[in-house]
Amino acid sequence: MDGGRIDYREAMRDLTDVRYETADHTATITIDRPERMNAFRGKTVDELIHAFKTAWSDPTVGTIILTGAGDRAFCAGGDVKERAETGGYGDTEWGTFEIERLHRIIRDVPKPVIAAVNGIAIGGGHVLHVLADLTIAAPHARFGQSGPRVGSFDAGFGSAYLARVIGEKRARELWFRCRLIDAEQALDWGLVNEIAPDGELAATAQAWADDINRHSPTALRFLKHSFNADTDHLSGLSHLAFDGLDLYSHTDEAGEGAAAFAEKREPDFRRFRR
Ligand SMILES: CC(C)(COP(=O)(O)OP(=O)(O)OC[C@H]1O[C@@H](n2cnc3c(N)ncnc32)[C@H](O)[C@@H]1OP(=O)(O)O)[C@@H](O)C(=O)NCCC(=O)NCCSC(=O)CCC(=O)c1ccccc1C(=O)O
Repeated sequence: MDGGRIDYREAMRDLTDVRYETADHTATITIDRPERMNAFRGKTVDELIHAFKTAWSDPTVGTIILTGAGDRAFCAGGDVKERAETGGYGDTEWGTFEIERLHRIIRDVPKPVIAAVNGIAIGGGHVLHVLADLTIAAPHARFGQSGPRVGSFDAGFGSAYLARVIGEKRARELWFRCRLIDAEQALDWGLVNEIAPDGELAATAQAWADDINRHSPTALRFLKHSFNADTDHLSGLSHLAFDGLDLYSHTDEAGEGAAAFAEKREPDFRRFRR
């Protein structure tokens, strides 16, 4: 049996890193840190979780759009500068960095999630769009993983599920080479569903949401969870991967990646080769 409801409206009023808006039966969640290319810190992740949970429990919302502020970046992943300065992702509501919980909520929320990729989607930011049910890209959007360059990895959904979406060779290419691909190539690889006309990303994402919102929410809920069921075993792999990442993030090797980015130089990983 469901319990009572905690009122999150207070928390939703105090958002600093994320914007939450509803219109036309669609919740739009915008990562709002353009000065850091919408990179997320711990607080950003907390706020994204609140926003997704709010959309989940709002019966007037049928579809959720996730996007980034401005037109340079959708999300540049974890805040590497914060990590270089403090060794972590800053203060959080529960004292823990809840990125794995965010990944789960994007998959579990029983409403379609559309990533509207308005610029660069890289690192943990790229993983967010991969986990979304659908991706619409701006023509100038670019996509890729950067973990091995900056001392990070997502060896769970970010690699295994990515391989399911675009194929093993292409997923390995994105992770091993750490080079960005453009929107046309992403479309060709099946990494995005459509490239919106220039300047029409939000309208195109909303048009897709309007299509979805005309349909049976229960049918959509079953379909989403049915699509997920086949890859849900990757949750176990993700737990292991995040345990490993937690250990790795405290090593000199990971520190070299973050420090090199913050100092605007090439990382030198040679001394860590075994
Ligand atoms: C995004 C770039 C390719 C853009 O390049 P460019 O257009 O040349 O602009 P820049 O001048 O480089 O950047 C402009 C401005 O933004 C700042 N910035 C960019 N990205 C970040 C960032 N990630 N963190 C903080 N700040 C950022 C940049 O420093 C500039 O600021 P100035 O003050 O003007 O100098 C390029 O910027 C780039 O490659 N960025 C780094 C991308 C990256 O490597 N992201 C992190 C990947 S690792 C990650 O995301 C792991 C985090 C994570 O998700 C996680 C953590 C813990 C457990 C699990 C996970 C998990 O993976 O899920």
